Amino acid sequence: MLDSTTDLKSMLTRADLLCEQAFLGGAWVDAKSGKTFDVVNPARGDVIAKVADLSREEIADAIDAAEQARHDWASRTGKDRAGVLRKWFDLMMENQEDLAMIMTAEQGKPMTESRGEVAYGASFVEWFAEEAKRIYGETIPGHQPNLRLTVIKQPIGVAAGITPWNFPNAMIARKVAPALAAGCSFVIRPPSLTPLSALAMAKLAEEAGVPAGLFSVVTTTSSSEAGKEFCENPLVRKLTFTGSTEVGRILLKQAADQVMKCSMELGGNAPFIVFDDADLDEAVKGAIACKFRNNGQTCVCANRIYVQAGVYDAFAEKLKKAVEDLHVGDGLKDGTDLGPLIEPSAIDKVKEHLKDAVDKGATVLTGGEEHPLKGQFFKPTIVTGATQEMQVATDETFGPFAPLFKFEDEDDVIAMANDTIFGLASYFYAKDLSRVVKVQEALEYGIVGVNTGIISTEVAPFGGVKQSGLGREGSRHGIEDYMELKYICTAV
Ligand SMILES: NC(=O)C1=CN([C@@H]2O[C@H](COP(=O)(O)OP(=O)(O)OC[C@H]3O[C@@H](n4cnc5c(N)ncnc54)[C@H](OP(=O)(O)O)[C@@H]3O)[C@@H](O)[C@H]2O)C=CC1
Ligand SMILES: O=C(O)[C@H](O)CS(=O)(=O)O
Repeated sequence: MLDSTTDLKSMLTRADLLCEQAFLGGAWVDAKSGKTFDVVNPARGDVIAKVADLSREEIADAIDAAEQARHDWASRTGKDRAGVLRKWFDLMMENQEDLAMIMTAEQGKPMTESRGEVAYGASFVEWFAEEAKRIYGETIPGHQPNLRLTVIKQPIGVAAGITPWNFPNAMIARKVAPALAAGCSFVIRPPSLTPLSALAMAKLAEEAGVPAGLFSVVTTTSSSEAGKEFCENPLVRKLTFTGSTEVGRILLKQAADQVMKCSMELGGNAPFIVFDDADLDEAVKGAIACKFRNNGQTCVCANRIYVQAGVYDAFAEKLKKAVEDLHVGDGLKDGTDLGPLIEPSAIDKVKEHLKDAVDKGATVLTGGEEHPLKGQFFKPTIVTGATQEMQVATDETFGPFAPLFKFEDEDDVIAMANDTIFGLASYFYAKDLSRVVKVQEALEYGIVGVNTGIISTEVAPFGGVKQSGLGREGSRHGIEDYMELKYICTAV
């Protein structure tokens, strides 16, 4: 059981991975003001660490250090940079259990998911280590006989990132790894709710030989000040953010003054469609994985479940049975499927969507109330009779609430699925080949899962269309955002 910092430390094989100082310019530092902030275990409500609360000036110091460090790093060969990243990957995997325990203690997700996330985060480091050696340019046939045209790719410079609490490791790895592979330096501001995973990753990056100043972790409670410094400091040339669309808009406006390159991985409102020719057991498995991973606190998780009329009742019954088998509890305990929600306001949002749905005619099939464990635990919930007029049709719940919408016709469900400002992930289950091709092309989303509820992998481009964001992370495309093209026209 976890009671205090000392207890978490005593559970780790490497207690030094539980860091409370910030990692700034290659040094582990307290805030100059001496201020700290509490990191709270959401399953128990106890303080597990007191982390340095840096000021805007200290964030500027980290940016200066990143500017100093980047030139030498960029001049090294891709193979050399790849070697350092590969070592970082190896260290993350060697320390997977400790990193997972730190993550569960600060974020609440079950240990099985935390182990999975550490491996997922590390996979981006491994992938981009390999890509560091493959930053190819191109030659273009000249438009005059004496001209030779070439295009080279160069690192953009200092990159800065802001990440959310729902994936405390992978969201950072997915940004930092391509940046370092490209030859950039990086300053990350992790969320104040879950800074410990970021600091543990920095400890291992340092051991892997990432040069001083190249990668800093600036912990602070003032996310808006960090955002302003990242956008207003002329040394920063690239901003990457994962979080809500609302904050993404603020950052894009702030970044406009410096015409800074931005990547935004923002909110979703994923439709999950079950057609009448679907394998219902597979669809239920997919819905459980997709809706309840991380307790529904995932921007690619199913927010609206559309089921065709002919299979609606059968699907609802099977889903109910599967949901009632999910075990809610402390993520550090064996057998837990769903941990706590991240903070009290997250419970409020689930309750708000539930009340709105019931007020507008939905029926609770299972759950629908706080879990007997109280605190930030909520029973996984299904409602039937959901409609497009309900709040959940337009707004991401980010919690364990599964609304079932009934539909009759393929064109209608495509129209309903696309009727949103968001366009991150979408899913559907069907067997008929022409239906599969038609629907996958008609869904206005950056990602479509066909007969699967899990689409995340380092080898594929992750990102959204419409107000779900800009740019792609992972895959061979993920490194492009950290580089500039230079066209060279040589007369001979
Ligand atoms: N795409 C995704 O993966 C995510 C989507 N969301 C969506 O957003 C909703 C709200 O979640 P929430 O965590 O509040 O998301 P936010 O967008 O508010 O937070 C994400 C990150 O941005 C930081 N942040 C907040 N305000 C600013 C600002 N003005 N300038 C710079 N950084 C800022 C936060 O820091 P701090 O919290 O320390 O202030 C956090 O690190 C969720 O319910 C979900 O719908 C949320 C998280 C991830
Ligand atoms: O990689 C993932 O699965 C997601 O990025 C997690 S989230 O950003 O969709 O929440």
